Amino acid sequence: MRSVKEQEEELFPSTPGKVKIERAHGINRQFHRCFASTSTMFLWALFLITLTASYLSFQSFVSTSSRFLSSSAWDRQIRESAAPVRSQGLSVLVTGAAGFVGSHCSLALRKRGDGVVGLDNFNSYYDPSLKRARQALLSRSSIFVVDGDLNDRRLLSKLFSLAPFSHVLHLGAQAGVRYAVENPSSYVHSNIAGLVSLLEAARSADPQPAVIWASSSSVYGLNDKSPFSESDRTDRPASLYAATKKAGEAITHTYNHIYGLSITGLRFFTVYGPMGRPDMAYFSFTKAILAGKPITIYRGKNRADLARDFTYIDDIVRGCLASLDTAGESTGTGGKKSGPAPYRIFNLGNTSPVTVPTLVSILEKHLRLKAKKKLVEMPGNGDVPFTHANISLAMAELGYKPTTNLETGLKKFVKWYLSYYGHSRGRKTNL
Ligand SMILES: O=C(O)[C@H]1O[C@H](OP(=O)(O)OP(=O)(O)OC[C@H]2O[C@@H](n3ccc(=O)[nH]c3=O)[C@H](O)[C@@H]2O)[C@H](O)[C@@H](O)[C@@H]1O
Repeated sequence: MRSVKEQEEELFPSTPGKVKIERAHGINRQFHRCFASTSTMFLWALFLITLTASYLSFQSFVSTSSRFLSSSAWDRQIRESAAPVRSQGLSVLVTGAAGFVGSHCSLALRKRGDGVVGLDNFNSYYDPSLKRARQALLSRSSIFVVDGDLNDRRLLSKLFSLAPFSHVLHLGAQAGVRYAVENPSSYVHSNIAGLVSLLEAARSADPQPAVIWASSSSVYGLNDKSPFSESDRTDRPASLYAATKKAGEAITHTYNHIYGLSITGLRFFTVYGPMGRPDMAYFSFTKAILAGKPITIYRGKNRADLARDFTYIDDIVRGCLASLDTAGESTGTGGKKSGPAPYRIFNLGNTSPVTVPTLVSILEKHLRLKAKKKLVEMPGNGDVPFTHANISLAMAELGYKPTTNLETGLKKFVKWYLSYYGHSRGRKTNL
């Protein structure tokens, strides 16, 4: 038999960076000791039941996880948010919806009339207030974001039982290449265990949704053939992050093979833009330049500049939506596939790598400030010297065509950054 602790773990799966909520039954026990007489006990029990019931119904309006699975108000929010408002519209479960790419894709889907339900664990890998701001933006477009973890299987099956999602856009993950040396288990938790948990829910759902998910350009690892094509080697990852994404490609293949899930893996190339991720170089450099603090620029062997195929968020959103629109159907029911389902992998990049020093000089120009640069040798913690996408496959099959270069994209980012954080161009901050 499972212990109480184990049962609780199932209900409250661990979420890196998240504080667990104090268990209510501990409080019950204290009350029990204090009020021993039967009639007082009865009255207290009644009081506690009423208190718990009002607490649960209040919480269901605020946020949720498995704790609130029985609330009808919560059920209604999921159903309404999942319902498309255009004919033939999609109904999409977006994981990582309060994240950078997730929030932009959710808004774009909603704008064209698709149903969207978000899922996000709001972990503290980077400032959760930015995630809450994105959630507020989604909420203004009537998109409900469930506050819960991918590893919460009860929650996932509840979501699929409430809404017949036609698609899952799985963007929830532990991101960041270099952070993997600091916190390896968070990558296993989200990118491996969380992915399997999601695929289990998807393959059991009726109807089975098509799954589109975020892989990464980092799977090319030590590949030095340029530009990177989908058929190139991906068996030499340079970071645990890359290894978990590569594992994800293998895991999704298994679910495609056994259960007939329609799978599309998207290898994103260093996505940037407004409302982006504060852990990424373009974002943290902007913050440091404004504060007059030094930035560290990594260099490769023989002092070679590092380069990335930086890709603007709007191009990525178009690639994601095109992937949803062209994904063939899953073929399984009741845990069995009735025929082969599509398994696709696409590079979504910009096709024009830019060096990190050039990125910095573009930022300096838009911020009208000079950066204090420290040039150091690339630490051996997961970086690769360059990335460069061959996007012919995505062009042919998705009609994908990136239109924003780094100069234009960073201009838009800087404009957003200054207005969001209330700074002025050309003036240093006190941060
Ligand atoms: O394309 C991808 O697959 C990956 O892109 C980014 O990873 P990365 O390209 O390393 O992006 P940044 O962390 O923004 O770094 C960009 C470049 O700046 C360099 N850098 C970073 C930080 C720093 O302090 N100094 C510095 O020179 C890095 O070495 C790298 O060459 C994302 O962080 C990953 O989540 C994503 O999967």
